[in-house]
Amino acid sequence: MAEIPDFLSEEECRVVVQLAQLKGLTESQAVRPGSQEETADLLELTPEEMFNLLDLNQDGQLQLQEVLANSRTWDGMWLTPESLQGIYAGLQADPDRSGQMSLEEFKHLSNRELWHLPMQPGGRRPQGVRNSRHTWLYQGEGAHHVLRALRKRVTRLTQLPPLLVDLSEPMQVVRYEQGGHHHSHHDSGPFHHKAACSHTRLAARVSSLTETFCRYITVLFYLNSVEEGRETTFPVADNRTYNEEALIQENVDLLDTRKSCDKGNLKVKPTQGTAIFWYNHLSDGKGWVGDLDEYSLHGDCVLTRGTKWIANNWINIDPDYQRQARYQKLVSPQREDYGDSGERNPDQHRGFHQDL
Ligand SMILES: O=C(O)CCC(=O)C(=O)O
Ligand SMILES: [Fe+2]
Repeated sequence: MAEIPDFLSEEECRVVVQLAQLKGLTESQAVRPGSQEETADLLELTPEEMFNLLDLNQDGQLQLQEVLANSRTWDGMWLTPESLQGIYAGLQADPDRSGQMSLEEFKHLSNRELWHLPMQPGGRRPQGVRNSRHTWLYQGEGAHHVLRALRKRVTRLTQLPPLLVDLSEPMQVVRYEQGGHHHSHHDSGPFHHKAACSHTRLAARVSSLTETFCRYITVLFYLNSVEEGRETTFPVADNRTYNEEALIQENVDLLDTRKSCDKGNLKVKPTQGTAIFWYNHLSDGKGWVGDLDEYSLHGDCVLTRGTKWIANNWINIDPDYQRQARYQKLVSPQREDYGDSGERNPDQHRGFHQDL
């Protein structure tokens, strides 16, 4: 992670906030009831297989934290040990109240019940993964000069070909009100050959069951300064090893930024005009984008007072080089100043990845 003070002037921060307000912000929470169930149907897993996948420590029992760990990949829902216990009670999923489920107990739950866990009677409606409002600001030709200037600055900062930056998502501007938070997450999805990247899916004609944002780099701008707390937290930055199980333990849930922000390894205090940037992926060793970097896990601590404004610029790159190339060929304007960056051999991209 790199921190760049004064990446934006005070005036530019004000303009971005005003443009976002002019456009209007919408609730960021995206709970889509039913979406998990769809995934379950498509995956065609037997209860045994599913149990086995959830049983991270392979002790033949599902502890609360194992179910919690898995639920963190569900769209927009956020379970806590307390809400999960309430749900178990409603479903009579854990008759002996041991806090864990055996395979037998697990098999008694139907797929539907399982994927609708958070909506079960007894469970209070879970809080969201994030509690904020956001909007998107286009930065291409014809956009406000401040937005265009920022895109150019991001290109210089990341040292990527301009075309890659220009074809990425628009700027996302986010406002957190008092009580707002964003639990720890990865901005990019784990990439595996069956998943498609949202940005290349159509152009590259990928038919795939799962789709993920492929966000190679995050550049995050702090648009205002906030008093103590409300940092961006990187809970496992610089850990020697990444241990998924250790993230959620009985008493500490490192992913829960409402409860465990003080335990994060690295915290960045929002200062107006500062930008931070980091890679969400590792290099594949051949100069192209590789696997998700688990250490890029981050979140936003709960805001106890005031308002926090940030903006994200994500640089989208498909880890599948051919798909990215096909996408660029189809959508890029034929312009001299872009050169041939879409058709180069991946080997020529050696050096994309800087050491931060
Ligand atoms: O607000 C923050 O500090 C982090 C925001 C974030 O991670 C995101 O919007 O993806
Ligand atoms: Fe994020």
